[in-house]
Amino acid sequence: MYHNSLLEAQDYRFPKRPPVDIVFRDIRYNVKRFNISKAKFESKDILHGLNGSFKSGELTAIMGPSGAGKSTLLNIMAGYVSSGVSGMVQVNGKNRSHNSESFRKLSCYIQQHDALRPWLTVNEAMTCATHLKLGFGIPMAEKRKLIEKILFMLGLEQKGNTPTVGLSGGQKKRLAIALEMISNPPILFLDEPTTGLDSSSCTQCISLLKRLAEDGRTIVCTIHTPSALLFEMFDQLYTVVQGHCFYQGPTKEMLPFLGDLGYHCPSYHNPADFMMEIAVGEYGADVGKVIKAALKKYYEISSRCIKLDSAFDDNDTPSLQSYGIGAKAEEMCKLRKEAEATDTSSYEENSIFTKTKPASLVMQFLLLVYRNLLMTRRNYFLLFCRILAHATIATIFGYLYIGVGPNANQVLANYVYLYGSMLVMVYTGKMAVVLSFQIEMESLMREHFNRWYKLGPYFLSVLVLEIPVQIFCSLIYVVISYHLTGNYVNFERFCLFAMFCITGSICAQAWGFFVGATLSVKLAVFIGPIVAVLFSVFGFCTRYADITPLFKWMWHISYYRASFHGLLNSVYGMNREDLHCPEQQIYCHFKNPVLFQKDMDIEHVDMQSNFILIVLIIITMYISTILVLWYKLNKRSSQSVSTMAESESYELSCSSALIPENPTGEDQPPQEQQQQQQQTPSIGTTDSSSASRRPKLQPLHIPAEPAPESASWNAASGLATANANGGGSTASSLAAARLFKPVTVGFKNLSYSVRNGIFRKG
Ligand SMILES: Nc1ncnc2c1ncn2[C@@H]1O[C@H](COP(=O)(O)OP(=O)(O)OP(=O)(O)O)[C@@H](O)[C@H]1O
Repeated sequence: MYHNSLLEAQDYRFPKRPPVDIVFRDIRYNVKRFNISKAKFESKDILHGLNGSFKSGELTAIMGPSGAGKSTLLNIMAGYVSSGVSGMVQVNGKNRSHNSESFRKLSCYIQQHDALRPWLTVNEAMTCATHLKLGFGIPMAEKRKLIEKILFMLGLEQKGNTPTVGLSGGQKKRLAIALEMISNPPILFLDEPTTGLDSSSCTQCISLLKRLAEDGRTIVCTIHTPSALLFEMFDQLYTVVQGHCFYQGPTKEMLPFLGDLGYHCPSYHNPADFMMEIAVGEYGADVGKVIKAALKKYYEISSRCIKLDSAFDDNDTPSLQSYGIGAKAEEMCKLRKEAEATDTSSYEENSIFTKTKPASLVMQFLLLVYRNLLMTRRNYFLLFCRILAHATIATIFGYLYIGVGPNANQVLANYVYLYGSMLVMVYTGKMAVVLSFQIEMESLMREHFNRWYKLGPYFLSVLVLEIPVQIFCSLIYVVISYHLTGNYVNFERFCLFAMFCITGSICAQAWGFFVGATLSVKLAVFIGPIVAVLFSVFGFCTRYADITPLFKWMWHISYYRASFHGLLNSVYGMNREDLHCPEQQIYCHFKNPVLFQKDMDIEHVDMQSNFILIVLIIITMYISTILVLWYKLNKRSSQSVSTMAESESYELSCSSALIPENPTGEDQPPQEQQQQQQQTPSIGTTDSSSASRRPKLQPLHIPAEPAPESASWNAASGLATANANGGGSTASSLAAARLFKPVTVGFKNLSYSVRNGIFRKG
C-alpha cells in the first residue's frame, strides 16, 4: 500500500519553473582569526579561486575529502556566507552580489541539521509553513491540496499526524525538503542530505532530488562517498580538494578524465571511492596535477563556448566539427544562452505561486504565536517545571520566614526574605530564557534565511508567550510567600509588591534574552548569573553613600536595586503604622519602620522613577536583543564583498563569465588568447579597477601532508586512504588498527513502543 502510494506520487510533478543557471568565477574565501598565542590576527584561505557552473535541470553533487571546502562553497553559492568572499557569481547571466536578497527568493537552502520543530506534527509544520510562505491570498482548500501533493510526492502522506520528533532520519530530511518545496523554488541547495541515512533512504532522497531536477530545477548538494548506484544518479560532479577544483563535469566523464591522467579505476571499484582515493593521494596520485588538468579542461570548454557564442550572435549555425565540440557541449552552450535571455524578474506565470504573497507582518506574528502555543501544548513539561519550581520555593521561603512581616524584632529576617525573593525573581526570569536563542538559533537561521518570516514578528511571538508565563510564575511565588510571611497589610501594598516582583523578573528575563542572543552557550550560562550578582550587590547592604564614586553609576542603572527598593518601600514605607513588638522586649528599635529605612538609607524611595527605570531597561534590552539577532541573522550579508554590486547591471556573455584566467599561459592557442582579451574588457566596463585588482589564480600549492584531522577521520572511518605523498592504504589501515580496539556490545529483549510520538521504554 505504502509502496503503491509512493509509485503514484512519482507521477505528480511540481509546476515547471523557468531555468536558472548559476555561473561562478574565481570564488575565494578567506577567514581571519585571532591567534591568542601569537597575539595577532591570522588569515586563512579556504577556497582558492573556484570556477564553475550549476545548471538547471541537473542534479549536481559537490564532493571532496573532509575539510576540503564543500560546505563553504555551498554556503557561498546559497548566499549564506558573504563575509570574506570574493569573486563573481552570475544568475542567468546577471551578476549576483554574495548577499543577494532577490536570489534568496529563487532559492532555498537545506542545511545538514534539519533544525525542524520537534513538537509539531508533519501536517501542522506544513500548514504553518504554507500560511507563512504563501500568505492568505489563496483559498485554504488549494493550500491543503498542495500540502497533500507535496507530502504524497515525498512519501510522507501517512505521517501527517506524526510529531516531527517521531520521524526517522530519512523522513525528517524529506520533511525539511517538503517544507521548502511549498514555495516551489527553482534552485535548491542541500548540505549533505544523505548523512545519517541508510542506503534505501539515501536512494529515495537522491531519486527525489533527481526528479525535482528533471522538472527544470537547479539542484546542488554536497555528499560524502555515495555508493556507485547513488553516484550514477548525479548528472554533474564538482569535486573540491583543499579549496581547489579537482574535477567538474558530467559524472560519467570523471573516470575517463582521471584515466587520461594515468589513474585507472580498478574493475568493480566504486568510482566515487576511487576519485576520493585519488583526491587524497592514494595510488601515488599527484593531486596538484589533477587540479591543474581540471582547470585546463574547464578553460578549454569555456573557450569553445566563446566560439559558439560568437557564431550564435552572427546567426551562423555552427557546424559541430568546425568548432571541435561534441553535441552535448553544443547543447549545453545553447541552453545557457537561452537561460541568459530569461529575465529572472518575469518568473512564475500561471501557477498558484504567482497569486501568492508571503503573509503580512501581523499574520506572521499571529501564525508564529499559534505555532508556539501548539509546541508548548505538546511539550508542557518545561512549563510545568517552571510553575512547580516557583510554587515550591515560595512554600519553602514562606515557612522559613513564617510570620516575620508584622514583627519589629524580625525586620532583618524579613529583609533577607525580600532580598531572597528578588533573587528568585531575577534568576528564574533570566535562566529560563538565557539558552532559548542558543537552542532556537539553528531553526531560526534556517527559517529566516529561507524567508519564512521577518525577525520582528518572530521576536514578538516569543515575547507574547514568555512574558505571560513569567508573570504567572511570579504571581504564584508572590501570592504564596507573601501571605505565609505575614507581609499582607492591604491590597495597595500587595499590588505594589507584586508589581515590583514582576517587573524585576521581566527585566531579568529581558537581560536573559540579550545574554542568550549575544554569547555562546558556555559564556551565557556563566556571564548571565555574574551580571545578576553584580547588580544585586547595589542596594542590598550597600548604601549609596558608601559606594565609591567609580561605581555609583551602577547603583543608578541597577534594575535589581530599583526593584528591591520598590519591595522594601511597599512593605515598610508609605507611612506604615508601627510594627508589633513582643511584650517582654524592653527595647524595640524598629518599632517605627522609618528607623529601619533610615538605617538602610532608603527612606526616600521614589517608586515612580524606580518603575520607569525598570521599564526603560526592559525596552533597551529588547531592542538590543533584536539588534544582536538581526546582526547574527544578517551578518553573512552585512559585508558586500563582491567586486560588483548586484545593482550594477551590465551585460556579460555567458562565455566571458565562464573564462578563467589562464593558469599557466600555456596550451592556449593565440586566437583564443585574443578572444579572451576581447572579452575581458566587458568585465571592466562594470568596474574596471576592481576587475584589474581581482587576484590572479594562485599557484597551486598542495601541502605535502594532509591536515591531521583528515588523517584521523580517514582512519576512524576505516577508509583506505593515505597522505598526499601517497603513503598508500597500509599506513592508514595500520593507524586505524592502532587507534581502535574491537569492542563488543550486547543487548537482549530490547523493545520500544511509541505513543503520541513519545518514545517509551518497554
Ligand atoms: N569560519 C571559519 N573559520 C575558520 N576555518 C573555517 C571556517 N569555515 C571553514 N573553515 C575551514 O575550512 C575548511 C573547509 O570547511 P568545510 O566545512 O567547507 O569543509 P567540508 O568539505 O564541508 O568538510 P566536511 O565534509 O567534513 O563537512 C575546514 O578546514 C574548516 O575548518
